[in-house]
Amino acid sequence: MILFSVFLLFVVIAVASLIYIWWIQNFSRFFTLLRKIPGPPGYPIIGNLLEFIATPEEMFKIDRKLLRQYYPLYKEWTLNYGGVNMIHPDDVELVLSSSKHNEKSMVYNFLHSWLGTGLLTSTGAKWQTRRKILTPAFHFTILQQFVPVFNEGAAKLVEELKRRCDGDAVDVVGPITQFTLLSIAETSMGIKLDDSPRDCTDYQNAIYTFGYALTYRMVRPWLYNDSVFFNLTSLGKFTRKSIQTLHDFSRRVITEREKNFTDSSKPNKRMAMLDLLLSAKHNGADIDDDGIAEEVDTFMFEGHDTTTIAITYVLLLLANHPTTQQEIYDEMTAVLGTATKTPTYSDLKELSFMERCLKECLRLYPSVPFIARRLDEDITTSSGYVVPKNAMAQIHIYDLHRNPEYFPDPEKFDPDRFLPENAKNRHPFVYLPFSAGPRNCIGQRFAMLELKAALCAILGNFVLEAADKREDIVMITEMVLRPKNGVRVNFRLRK
Ligand code: HEM
Repeated sequence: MILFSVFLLFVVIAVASLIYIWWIQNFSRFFTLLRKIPGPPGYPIIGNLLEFIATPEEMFKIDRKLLRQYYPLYKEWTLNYGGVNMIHPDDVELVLSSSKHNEKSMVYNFLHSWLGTGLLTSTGAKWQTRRKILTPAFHFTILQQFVPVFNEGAAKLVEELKRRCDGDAVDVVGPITQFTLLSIAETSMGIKLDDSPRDCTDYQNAIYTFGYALTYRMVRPWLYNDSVFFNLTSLGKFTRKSIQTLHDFSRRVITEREKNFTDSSKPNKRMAMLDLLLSAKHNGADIDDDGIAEEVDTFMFEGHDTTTIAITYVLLLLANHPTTQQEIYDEMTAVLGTATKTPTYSDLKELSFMERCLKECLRLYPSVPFIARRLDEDITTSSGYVVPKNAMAQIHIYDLHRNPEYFPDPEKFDPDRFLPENAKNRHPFVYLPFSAGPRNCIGQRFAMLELKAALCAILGNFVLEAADKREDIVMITEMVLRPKNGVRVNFRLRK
């Protein structure tokens, strides 16, 4: 009898919810405005859901197809959620340049079980306070001190590649992940991780599981809520285990640093990220242990997965463009004296051709291919559509960077696009590997230095030869532009 009553209650709630959704889809202002925007038509109640239920690899292709078909904008919706996908720089500017649309869209809610509401996912006053506390950790005087750490890590990376370069081509993702993880831990967290590949591999695999689950849930609304259905599924159980691995890792980092931390903060002394947070806590700022933990999780992730992806595609491109590779090597020889010399901060700043190549790599393969906001007020797009308040605005950086109007022959790898004379009149919102506006990437200068230091060490020691061609790489929809099967490169020792 009780079971029957519960079942009946469940049916009543489900029917009432469906009627409510049907009503808002047909009569609310939100959906009336959204309906006018072009896009795949969808079905009542479920909207475009069926279109997107696919493997991460297929999802990546579907997005590209729809963005081409409906350029410059298309809508998508399901149940009571709806939003637009945009790739025109004028529309992107409307969203990113305004501090009004600072809140991330609901897709980022899936990150909360891992990252809490750290800098990437937080909003409002909390985000503002945290950004203010953390900005000094990326001042150039701090970044300067990181260069020897990057160099030391890059030298270890070279040793690892030397061990492997006699045999088959190397999938670069593993060794690079180890380099970026050790680098973020030592620079921003102030701890030297034991450089056992096992630890890094566990952390990396936990992120892959989490990333897969996030993509899977994005298109399955019945799995949106953590505590109701998702946790009961086997993927939910795996994901919880992965989160535990990720949290164990970051808690170890904090404990380790706290052991050696003495708050010597003087008014103008600059500190690296974790010390800044510990000092803020000791001095009574609005941050506690949980707050510190969510920032450590955020920076461990953002500070290594993005740069791993960037270096991975840089190696792919240079292996496939031997002439450009040689030109970078020549520039290194000119700036450093000999290409094997360890670079200083000012050497890295001087490597302007290398920088143009890195920018072009980040155009073709932006580590973060897509970002999203919740609109805080209506916007009118460049094509004249009104996108209503509360809609999700999904910005596809990957496709923005391939707009032939701004980047002719967009698939061509051409570092000269970033010569000052070629870049100076370009739309300010068409090249956004680090996003733009108030919520741009706090770590962008850190990232460029790390990329350059890694490249100096690698090109100083090896000639890269293509094992994978660009067209062999299978990309998937995920938090970052992850290559499904890695990226293989042949490393030949320089004579
Ligand atoms: C090539 C490397 C990198 C790329 C392409 C990149 C890209 C981005 C992008 C596109 C965003 C905006 C995300 C959004 O709006 O949802 C972002 C935000 C962020 N990035 Fe990076 N990033 C890189 C490296 C780093 C590094 C090295 C760190 C830390 C050391 C870092 C920390 C962050 C943080 C904390 C945010 C959130 C900022 C905020 O909302 O205030 N990133 N990054």
